[in-house]
Amino acid sequence: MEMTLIKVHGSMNTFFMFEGEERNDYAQLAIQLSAIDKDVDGILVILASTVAHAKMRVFNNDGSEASMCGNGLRCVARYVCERDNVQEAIIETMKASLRVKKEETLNEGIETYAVEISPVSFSLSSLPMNYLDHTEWIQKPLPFVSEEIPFSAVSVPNPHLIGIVPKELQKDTSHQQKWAQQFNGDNEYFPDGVNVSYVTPVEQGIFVRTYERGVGFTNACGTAMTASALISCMSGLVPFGEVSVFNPGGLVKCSVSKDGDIIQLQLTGNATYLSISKFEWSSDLENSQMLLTTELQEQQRYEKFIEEVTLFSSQYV
Ligand SMILES: N[C@@H](CCC[C@H](N)C(=O)O)C(=O)O
Repeated sequence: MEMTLIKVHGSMNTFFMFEGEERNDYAQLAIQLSAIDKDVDGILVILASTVAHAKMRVFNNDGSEASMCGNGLRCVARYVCERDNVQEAIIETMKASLRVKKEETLNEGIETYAVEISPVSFSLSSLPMNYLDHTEWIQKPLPFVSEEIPFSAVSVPNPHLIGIVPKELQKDTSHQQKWAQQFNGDNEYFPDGVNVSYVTPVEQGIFVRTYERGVGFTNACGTAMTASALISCMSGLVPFGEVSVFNPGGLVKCSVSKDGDIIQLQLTGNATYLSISKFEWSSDLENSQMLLTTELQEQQRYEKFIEEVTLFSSQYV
């Protein structure tokens, strides 16, 4: 079957995106495409929806399907807004229909979109996370990991474990890698795995590095950055409102508000198109191939932006 794939990124979290129909073999396609192109972290499938402008499904590069993807949703938002010639849209995802909109550019020539991140839950059953008879885990060390790092567990709605760490543990990624690999293998605490982020305050906001479930270390994870901004506000690291979140792939802005139990989160950042390819998809990898790829010119402008913003985070990249 011949398909048109757009290679896209949000904060250098990179995907193949395409319009498709409901099928049950997209997991296999995600595995194939990440074997063909090692840069990609997964695939974004844009489907027709009966309740929204479109529906998004996201598959990690190991083939697992995730309930949400913040960086990916910005790229889908751009596709749908341009396709339907609208400035705002609703996109159905696995657990919620979310508002997305075109935003003022983060930097000259960078397509910028804002997406709602919801629903948010601190209930351990929503991740799921099993730890003795606890029902929530917010800003407390997990004794089996470290007595010093305060960790929080939150779903948005995909599962996140967030630790606020000193500079040393941000620079040397081996501690994060060890625990993230453990929690994403056969383990008693996270039966479905978990995205693990380490957060450190920087001059103008926070820096977040994420080990993603189903992928490994990525340049950025949009839901993780938004969840990290929430935890950073709740712990007093930064004020509520708009938080600048630096990551190895660039910078996003997360807006965070909390009124009692009512939490509102929005993620704003780039939605960059890298190339468009014709792809022949067959059920076996040997017969699947990229037929023709046309490179686009947007990445140069994104790289210029990164050069400027990473001044605040270069020590960790
Ligand atoms: N990169 C994404 C999240 C993708 C899914 C995640 N790995 C999971 O399995 O939950 C983002 O930008 O949010």
